Amino acid sequence: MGCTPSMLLDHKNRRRDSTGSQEAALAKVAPTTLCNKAVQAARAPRASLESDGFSIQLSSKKDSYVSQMGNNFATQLHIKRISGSSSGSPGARAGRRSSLALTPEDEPLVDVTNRSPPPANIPTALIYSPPEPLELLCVFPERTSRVCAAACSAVERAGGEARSLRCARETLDALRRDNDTRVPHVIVVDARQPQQLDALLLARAIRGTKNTQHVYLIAIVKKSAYLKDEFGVLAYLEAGFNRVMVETVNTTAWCAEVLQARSSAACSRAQIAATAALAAAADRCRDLVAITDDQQRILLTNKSWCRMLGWRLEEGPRPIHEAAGGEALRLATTGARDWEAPVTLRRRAAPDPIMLPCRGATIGLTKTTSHIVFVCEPSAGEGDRGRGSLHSIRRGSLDVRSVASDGLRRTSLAKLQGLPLEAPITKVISLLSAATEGAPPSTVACIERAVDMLRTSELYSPQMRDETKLRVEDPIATDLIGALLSREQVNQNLVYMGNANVLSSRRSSNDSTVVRSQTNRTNIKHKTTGQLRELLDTALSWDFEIFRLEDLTRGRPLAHLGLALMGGRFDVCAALECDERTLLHWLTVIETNYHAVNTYHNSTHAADVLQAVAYFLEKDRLKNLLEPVEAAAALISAAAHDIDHPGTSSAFLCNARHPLAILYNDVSVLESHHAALTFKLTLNDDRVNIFKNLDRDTYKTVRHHVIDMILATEMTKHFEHLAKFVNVFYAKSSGSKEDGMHTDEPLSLDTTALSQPENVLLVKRMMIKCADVSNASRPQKFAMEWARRIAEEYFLQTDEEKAKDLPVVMPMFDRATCSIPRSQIGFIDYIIIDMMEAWAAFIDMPELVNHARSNNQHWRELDEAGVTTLADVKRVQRQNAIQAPPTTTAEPTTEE
Ligand SMILES: Nc1ncnc2c1ncn2[C@@H]1O[C@@H]2COP(=O)(O)O[C@H]2[C@H]1O
Repeated sequence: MGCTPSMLLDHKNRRRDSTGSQEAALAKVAPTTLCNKAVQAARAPRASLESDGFSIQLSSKKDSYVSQMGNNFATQLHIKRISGSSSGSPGARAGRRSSLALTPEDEPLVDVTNRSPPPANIPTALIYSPPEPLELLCVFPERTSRVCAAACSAVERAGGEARSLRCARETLDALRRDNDTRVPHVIVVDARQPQQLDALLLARAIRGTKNTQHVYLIAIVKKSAYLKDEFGVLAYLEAGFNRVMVETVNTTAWCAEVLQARSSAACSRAQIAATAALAAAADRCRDLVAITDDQQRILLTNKSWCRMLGWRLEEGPRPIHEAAGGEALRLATTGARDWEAPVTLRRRAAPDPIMLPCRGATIGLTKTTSHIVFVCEPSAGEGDRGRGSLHSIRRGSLDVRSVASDGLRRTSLAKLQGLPLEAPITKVISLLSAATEGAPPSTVACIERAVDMLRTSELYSPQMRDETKLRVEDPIATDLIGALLSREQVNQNLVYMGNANVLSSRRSSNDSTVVRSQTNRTNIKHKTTGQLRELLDTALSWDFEIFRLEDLTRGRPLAHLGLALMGGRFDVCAALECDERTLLHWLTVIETNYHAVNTYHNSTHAADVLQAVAYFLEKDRLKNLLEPVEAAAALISAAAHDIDHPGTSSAFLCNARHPLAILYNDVSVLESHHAALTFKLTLNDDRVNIFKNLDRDTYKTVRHHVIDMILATEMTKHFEHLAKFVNVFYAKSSGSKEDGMHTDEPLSLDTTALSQPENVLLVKRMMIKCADVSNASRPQKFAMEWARRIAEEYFLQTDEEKAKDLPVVMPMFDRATCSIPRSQIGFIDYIIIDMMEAWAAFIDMPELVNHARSNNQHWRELDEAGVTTLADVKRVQRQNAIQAPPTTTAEPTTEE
């Protein structure tokens, strides 16, 4: 045959060692079966094998082979020519140099510094092995073995330490016991008497012990056994030995041997440490890193890769084309050493691939490629999933592709790191991401899902729960809830209506410049009849007769109730340092700017909301929480929160291209208008300016609170406000489901967060929100009348949309077909119950939920009884009124 077979054992199955370390994942392992096949195949001059995911290539061209093998360890093995005629070969020289059958021919004979030249693929700077005294462990069953004595004496001459043990058990015990402190450099095992010591078994056991990858393992065999089979060494190598040595008692030979062994062990130890350091660096970098073999099977990926593409760290080798494509892959196969090209990556959780810039390199110790490295850079809007804070801002805010030089990009980005841009949410994301370190895959997946959710800008905008069911079962409820919660109702493809003011005369003008200034009415005398006075005396009860007030005041309930509550019970005048006259003027102007023509959004609704807020403010939780000026701001917000409401929704105004929608860019159109007009009317005229005596700071505070509360009544943000409130005050509820709100367990209230002002803001928002839709939590007769009124207003909007050929925002709300009971059931089920439960527990007002539930039940009964239209509801109301004791309508009680 003439030449030594050269073998490349190529491991296809990347494995992790018992400690899960990544350097072990890089190691190539040749299992027994393959080794045996290798032995057989090696007898042929050239062969190639594939089995069990391993490939073995045998070639007759090379003198030595470099292999990575063993039980989860990586080391280099240099073998002298086993047979052959080339006397000039390095192996032949080594053969002459000592009596040892095998000599590590490439290694210096004396290397007392513990340093070996690193392989080309590991940077020299990383290879560091501190000088250590050589440690040898001999395992010889015979106590008086001369071979053992020679080895020990050689080590002592080299300034090292030698120990000897007699059996496998003692050896393994010692290794386990001394694992972190005294793992020897070299272990010599007597393999001459298999009946006394099974050397192969012991070698495997040693390799299965932690931290023994770098130990240099020598098997001592008899010369006769050694010469019997030219491939006999392979069984030892496969078991984990690095070296097979014929027995010798020559101390000099042993001295050379142990020094070389120590050098090799130190080199391998340093290389493993360096590889571990490089793997750790790859893991911590934000670029996506993948390393393949020359067949482009991915052997190693870093955490960024796994996070972004949805891979698991411990995944076995997979063809890279399963995850990647594009120019980068094409270049990887052309043999180029370095390249830069785009790569297309497929994410497991997302249908669309992403394209990233990729830098690649091929690595090879010899001319052949051993590894291909892909480094993909997450660009704008992608990646950095493991990091929060500035890292995500950095990636998200810059298009890295537009910056030509990598150096320039990194420098300019580095400046960003200094900016104080960290928001609480980014801190939370950072913390969560940090918690994935070393966490089990299921936890990592869970945390990553949470982080993905946190990264969206719509943090508090849950999708409608059980929406499909709702759609199927009740299109009316779907229509209503969809219209209330959705910001997507605007049809941008509308034909321009010509006249910007498309509102009907019913709604008059809503142009913000048109203000119904009623300051000429400022000398209103507020006289109350006995009935009105009596009624106002009950203004702080939950079954306050709001409609009676509407009647008694001839449609001007807000000024009367406002004066009674704001001027009386809550002494807003004292809080704002204004006189009662100014307050009365203010109330009058505000009330006048409500549209009496609206069936629902008129000043009676404002008075109703004011009454609810006043009622809530009387509850202990709020009484003790809010300053007088804050309570005043809450009452002001309630009174003014729907001022100048046109009786149609924001979506309608957007569709109609109304000036208010243009002014507010289709965003929070009505609420912005309500807040802005409130201040415009108030500040415009000193006689109504209830803020005129406030100092600058207090005014700013009150203004901030009023605007914030009015804006909070926007229903598209309903779940956002609710979720924030629940998360802050019910965060510890054990039964909370994913949305943080629905739980089968009772909510457990935790009000410790009230010490923070921003959380008090959540309370105020919740208060006005609940007041705004409290009609569904009022006693039945009130709830029914409000439901009739809002339905009528919805129907009018639909009529108008149809008449003006506008998109119909709530098509089901057609007076001819709509079921009012079913709309109420949907409204209570999907909007009211959850919110009222949260609020009722907070202020200790269970009747809020009780009324809502009993109203819901009542609507269900009416639905079953066939009640549908407005006329049906009115009929039921009349019947109920007949059964109820009559109420007398009072004479008008205010005069101008
Ligand atoms: N009983 C009800 N039935 C249906 N919708 C209601 C009811 N009460 C209030 N709403 C809606 O809830 C919205 C709350 O904000 P608005 O007052 O702007 O407009 C209100 C109505 O559109």
